[in-house]
Amino acid sequence: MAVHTVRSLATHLHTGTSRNISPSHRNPNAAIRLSYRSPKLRRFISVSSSLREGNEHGKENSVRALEVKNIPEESPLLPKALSSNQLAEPVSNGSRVRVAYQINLFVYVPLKYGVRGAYSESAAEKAYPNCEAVPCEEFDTAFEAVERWLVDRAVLPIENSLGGSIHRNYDLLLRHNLHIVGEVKLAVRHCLLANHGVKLDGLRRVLSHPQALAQCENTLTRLGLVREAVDDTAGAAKLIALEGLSDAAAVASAKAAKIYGLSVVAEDIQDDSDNVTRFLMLAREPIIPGTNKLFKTSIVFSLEEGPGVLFKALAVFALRQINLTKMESRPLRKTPMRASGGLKYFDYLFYVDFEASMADEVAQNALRHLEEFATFLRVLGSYPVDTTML
Ligand SMILES: O=C(O)C(=O)C[C@]1(C(=O)O)C=C[C@@H](O)C=C1
Repeated sequence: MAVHTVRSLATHLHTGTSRNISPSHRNPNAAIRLSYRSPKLRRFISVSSSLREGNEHGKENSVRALEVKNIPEESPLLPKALSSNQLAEPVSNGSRVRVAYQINLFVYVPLKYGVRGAYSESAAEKAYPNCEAVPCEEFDTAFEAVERWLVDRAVLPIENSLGGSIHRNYDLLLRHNLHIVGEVKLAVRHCLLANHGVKLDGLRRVLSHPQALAQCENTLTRLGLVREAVDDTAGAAKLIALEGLSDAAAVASAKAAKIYGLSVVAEDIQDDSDNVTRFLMLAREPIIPGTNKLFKTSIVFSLEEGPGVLFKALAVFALRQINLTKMESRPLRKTPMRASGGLKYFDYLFYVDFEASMADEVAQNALRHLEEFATFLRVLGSYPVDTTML
């Protein structure tokens, strides 16, 4: 299978070997679900100004009273999405880095429109300024797009300071063989977006990504709004505009308000002003870890069952004064339960981030020590810490 061809070529950092994948290994025929937009069909949907006025005066619900405008081929509003005829072309041709980010598309929104204005898109642009951000339908698709040489990098959310971990991406890090080559932190400032003329007290429902809804829990409860989970924040904004809803708002960015022609009815509605999402930058090849700046290393391991095993595992870092910045446990899916002494135990994978570069001897010693009793160990990447103050 094509996926395996690429996977088997990818190398693990901890083996110390790193090979380049030559263009001949690229898989041009890969069938991959990516948003496709035919240039001839490029259109942008926006709410017409007459519709806005209609709403302001409390007139009819304006469902579907939308204007479809043709916009120029090279409009900055539209990123060039991956198209089927590009599957055969090499993507790294010395031009801009192409970065995949995940955006789920509503099934009834034609794929050709794509969804812009999501936080993940901003993160991709922060990580790789000037990059061409390529929307992907699912997190898996973004991983596959990199593996199959359709894009150069993926930028995916891994944790949020209020909502916690994005578990799906932890699982995918293990299932795929990409390497973490960087991290980027994005200050997430949510707004409540509604169609023009809609007032706060006229709202009954709120639509957004579950993470975004969770980050605004207090405000939404205070406003007494019924939460409806959708696939992403920008998609929620687009739906509100497309359907001309007058009883619903979206939790999304100010950027999404501009793109979809919505008004901002409330700003900074997250439960804490310090709302930060951490994104990982993923690539086919690892970067060579350095010691010239602050580095972080991400690993995943599993252990035997028994008293104190996790304590022992974490001691390999504590003994060497290595600071841990994050820990996450996920079920070991292949063998989720293990029987021992008449009892059944859950099996886990432990994901740990620690502040040291794999180029540091102390980090190498810690992992050698951990390898002595871990049943499985993989280095997911050693990369520079994002030290930007948000
Ligand atoms: O829906 C979006 O805009 C996204 O980019 C997704 C996502 C997430 O998956 O956590 C990214 C950042 C925010 O924390 C909220 C949502």
